[in-house]
Amino acid sequence: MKTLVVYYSLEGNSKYIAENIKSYDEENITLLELIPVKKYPTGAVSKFFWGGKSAMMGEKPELESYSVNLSEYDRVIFGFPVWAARFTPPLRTFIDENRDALEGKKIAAYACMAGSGGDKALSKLKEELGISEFEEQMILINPKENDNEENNKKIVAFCEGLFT
Ligand SMILES: Cc1cc2nc3c(=O)[nH]c(=O)nc-3n(C[C@H](O)[C@H](O)[C@H](O)COP(=O)(O)O)c2cc1C
Repeated sequence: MKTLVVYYSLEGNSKYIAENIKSYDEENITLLELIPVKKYPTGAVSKFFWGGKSAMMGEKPELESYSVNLSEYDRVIFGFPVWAARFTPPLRTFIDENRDALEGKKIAAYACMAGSGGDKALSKLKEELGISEFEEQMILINPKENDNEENNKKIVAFCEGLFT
């Protein structure tokens, strides 16, 4: 079964998890990083203002061109940082651009966050995709800097649920 991990990451956590997932089955898992043409700022205050506003307004930022043939994949895993208790806008653009091709795929998702809002963000992503459940889902607290047992257990359970 071929899996595509589609993710956006501003500060590396969601990317770190995408790479971790890929290490479970290098041959059958492909990563696609979404990169907005207009970058979100990373400044301590400006990132919350611009990113939060974009997420709350449900924006669909233009993405740098990407090449993917979704028909090659049975499963898509979406990964993202939680912004204002929502999934991040680049995913909205991707879903909008690939809605028909996503139809009928197995869909899983993970959210990285600092404290709260992950459940709501995952629910909103389900709504956007028009599905009632994810095949697997997980919420991780800043996993790049928290290489702890709690996060590691969640990653193992998520990957074993999907890949074994
Ligand atoms: C604009 C913005 C809004 C955020 N909103 C939330 C939030 O609602 N809840 C939360 O727990 N963390 C929030 N965070 C923190 C990130 O979700 C968290 O640090 C995540 O691990 C970052 O993932 P990344 O490194 O892949 O970008 C926010 C961060 C930014 C930049």
